[in-house]
Amino acid sequence: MLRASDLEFRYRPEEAPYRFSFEAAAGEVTAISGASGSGKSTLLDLLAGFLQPSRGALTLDDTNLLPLEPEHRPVSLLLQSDNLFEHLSAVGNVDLGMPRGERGREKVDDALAEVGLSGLGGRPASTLSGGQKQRVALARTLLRNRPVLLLDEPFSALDDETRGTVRTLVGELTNRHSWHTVLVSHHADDIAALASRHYRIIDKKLSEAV
Ligand SMILES: Nc1ncnc2c1ncn2[C@@H]1O[C@H](COP(=O)(O)OP(=O)(O)OP(=O)(O)O)[C@@H](O)[C@H]1O
Repeated sequence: MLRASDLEFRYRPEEAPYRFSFEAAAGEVTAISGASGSGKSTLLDLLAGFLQPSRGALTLDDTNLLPLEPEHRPVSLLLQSDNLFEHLSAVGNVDLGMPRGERGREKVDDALAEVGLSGLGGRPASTLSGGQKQRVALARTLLRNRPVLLLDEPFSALDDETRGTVRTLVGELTNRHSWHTVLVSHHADDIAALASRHYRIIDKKLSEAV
């Protein structure tokens, strides 16, 4: 279980703090929604370690995540777009996900096959469609093997059909690899299709939506 307990943060001393508490289970997608400016990116930045809370707790099972630098957190982040190095091939982008000693073409090809991109590994990322790029980023996440996946509006740049297939893939990978997937989305249909739990940010706190 990924668990935040009263994770407190403020950008300026004079403002009221965010105080985030929530749970995200393994193998499930947990959705976070909220109005523009309500603090969704702030929450993801706290989970990823780009921001440090002034108090509270953040644990993954028995591990305290707060002392860990972003690169040492068991966390991958997938944004709306710009997740890849455009000049590198799909294989090159996926390969970057693995620690140096463990790199290998066979693992990369397996990961690309799992996201439905067999045969496209040699293509420069700049020549791939939006949906294909998100699949490459998911293949890289597979090889990083980090159990927390943070998704910030990952389907927003995709057309409706592609959106559906990439969304289904995220659900399948989360389930198969027991990821704790945290999905920030404005879209009720994405949340309804994927999420087991849904929190809304209201007044700087998370409330579970029913
Ligand atoms: N570095 C910063 N310094 C000061 N205030 C900030 C900083 N980053 C964000 N904020 C403010 O904190 C609030 C929450 O911002 P955040 O980006 O987390 O919202 P959001 O819900 O992700 O918004 P959106 O849906 O528009 O992306 C906003 O009022 C924003 O202006």
